[in-house]
Amino acid sequence: MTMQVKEASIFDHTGNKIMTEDREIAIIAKMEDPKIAILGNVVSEAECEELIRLSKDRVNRSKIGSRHEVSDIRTSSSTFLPEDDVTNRIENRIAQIMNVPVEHGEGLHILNYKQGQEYKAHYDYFKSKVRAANNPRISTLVLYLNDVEEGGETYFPHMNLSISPHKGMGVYFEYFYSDPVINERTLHGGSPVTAGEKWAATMWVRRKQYR
Ligand SMILES: O=C(O)CCC(=O)C(=O)O
Ligand SMILES: [Fe+2]
Repeated sequence: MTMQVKEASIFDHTGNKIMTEDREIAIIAKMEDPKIAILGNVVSEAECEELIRLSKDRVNRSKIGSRHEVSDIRTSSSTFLPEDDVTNRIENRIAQIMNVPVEHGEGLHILNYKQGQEYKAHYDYFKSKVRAANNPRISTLVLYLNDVEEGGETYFPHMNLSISPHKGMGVYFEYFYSDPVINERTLHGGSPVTAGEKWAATMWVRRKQYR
């Protein structure tokens, strides 16, 4: 089936899989304008467990915005992971999935939501004209590192879309369209975890080299 597309997107994969150097990723579902793709088999169970293990002692209460304030908008804990064999391997794979050089990525950002914690609806792109003009964010990949007992869906209120977290799966979306209306449709959040906890990893990608 060919889809009607208003603007070309960064994620240009066709068919039902993405062959990266070390892993075959499943394209489970996708939509256009904005491109949102649900991906399976992005990371192995062992990789999920390793990322959680590496993060356990590092996570701190998440901050938001350029002033890095603690806020009710994001009640989870989080950390950026340093470079090592596992994170390098996963970041290289993610770069092939997102179709942008690995140096454009901000690095793996690990999120931990305990019961009742959430990330209210937000945009990943910068509102500040200065930051956006310098080197804007263009796309996001959220990976789920565990199976959440209940809640913790990633939701897109303008699209009436909600994705349940499943270990090893991910959701990709982008917001570098010339039509701002399409970008605004990427408003999204992580709904409250109602039972158990949620571990996720986010990769935010920039227009230009970042690292
Ligand atoms: O936890 C989620 O499902 C969403 C995370 C998110 O929106 C982000 O890290 O920017
Ligand atoms: Fe986000």
